[in-house]
Amino acid sequence: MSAGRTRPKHHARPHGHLTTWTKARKIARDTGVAMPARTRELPEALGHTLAEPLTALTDLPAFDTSAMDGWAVAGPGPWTIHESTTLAGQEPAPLPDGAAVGIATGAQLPAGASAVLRYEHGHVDGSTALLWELGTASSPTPGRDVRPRGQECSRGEPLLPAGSTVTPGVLGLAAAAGYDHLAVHQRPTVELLVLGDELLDTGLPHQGRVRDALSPMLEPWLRCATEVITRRLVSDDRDSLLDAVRHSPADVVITTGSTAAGPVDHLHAVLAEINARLLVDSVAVRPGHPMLLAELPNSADGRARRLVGLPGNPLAAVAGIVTLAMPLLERLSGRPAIDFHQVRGTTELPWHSDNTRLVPVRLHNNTALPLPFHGPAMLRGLAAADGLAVVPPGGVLASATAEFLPMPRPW
Ligand SMILES: Nc1nc2c(c(=O)[nH]1)N[C@H]1C(S)=C(S)[C@@H](COP(=O)(O)OP(=O)(O)OC[C@H]3O[C@@H](n4cnc5c(N)ncnc54)[C@H](O)[C@@H]3O)O[C@H]1N2
Ligand code: MOO
Repeated sequence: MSAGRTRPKHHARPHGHLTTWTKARKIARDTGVAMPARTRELPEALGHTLAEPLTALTDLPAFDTSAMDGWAVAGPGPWTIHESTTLAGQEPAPLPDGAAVGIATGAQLPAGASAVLRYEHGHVDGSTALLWELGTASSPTPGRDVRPRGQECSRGEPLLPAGSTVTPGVLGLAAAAGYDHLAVHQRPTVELLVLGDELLDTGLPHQGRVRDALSPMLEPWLRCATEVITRRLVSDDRDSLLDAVRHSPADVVITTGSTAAGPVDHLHAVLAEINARLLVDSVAVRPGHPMLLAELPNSADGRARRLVGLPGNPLAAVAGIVTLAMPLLERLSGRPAIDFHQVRGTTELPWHSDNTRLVPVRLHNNTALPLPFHGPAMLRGLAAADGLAVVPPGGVLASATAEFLPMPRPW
């Protein structure tokens, strides 16, 4: 709604049928299929989802490798010392029985070497130029301080299943295992339409106008599961919204505000006018119950398009992100559904008699501390939170657990 409104009358709109929170998430996830796979260079694959299992292209290590700085030794000691030192990145000459050669951590073990003697465990007798092991008469057992070829994996071995998110760790493993490119699912394009003539992009609230708190928060979250994200401020008139929704090229349009029945809440009327199909129209969740999900008519080039309508109250919009937007975006980008883990409240978690409550909580030792300032228009609790506790209708007993929903993260 905007400040200085001239239209006094609210148009009455009966609420749609309330969908339960669990069902709403399922509908959002089930409304799409994973987008096709594309090959991307390693850095560009970050945050995407593997479209194929990651299979080792090589043994790891690819050759027997020294795990320590010291000498590669062949057979029992003492050993005659060879002049040279084998460094990482060099192909070493074979080592005859009874000989030792200096070796660096990570260097390929010479053929014939049976173990590595660490520098601190060896002593070179200056008069005989023989290498002895310090403190014990016995020689290092074969294989000591050697990383044998294939210790971590053999060529062809599956390392990660399809559907894994490409994290920095996955990029490192893929590079070690010989990959230059990865096959990952394409991610959907998103357009964020921010509605409300009362919104300011900078400065202090004044004369009934407030700062846009949603764009700075939603854009980074949406980027976690999307390819391109554009943002537009749309003024509170029906035709502007109609035009923006009708012509958006994005796979997923996300609107903020205008979900309720206020004088300038045109979203339902616009969706009806373009023959959108409402899949979810209000959810039994607090905050955020006016959230909605719709299938839009296909784009001009035949692509399916969806719209998620987030309520304008900021914490209610966050509820819409975790309930409808993320399950849809995760499905389209090929990510598996997130696994909830259970947390116990340190005190009674706030609850609602008929609706699921989403409560900002901070976690400590797997217990959830509900944070104050969790009203629908407030962000103070959320900003200090690790995520949201999902409190079912009627609440949970003090001794029982509730599901914990982490906030979206890039990987
Ligand atoms: N008669 C009724 N009124 C309302 C109901 C209802 O059931 N009956 N539901 C309430 C609930 S719950 C919510 S949530 C809001 C949803 O409202 P809208 O989605 O139509 O959003 P607006 O009216 O445009 O704005 C609501 C509120 O949020 C502020 N807002 C909007 N966008 C932003 C933004 N980007 N950054 C910061 N704040 C934003 C806006 O200024 C309003 O204060 O409706 C209730 N009313
Ligand atoms: O969705 Mo509303 O109050 O529950 O902000």
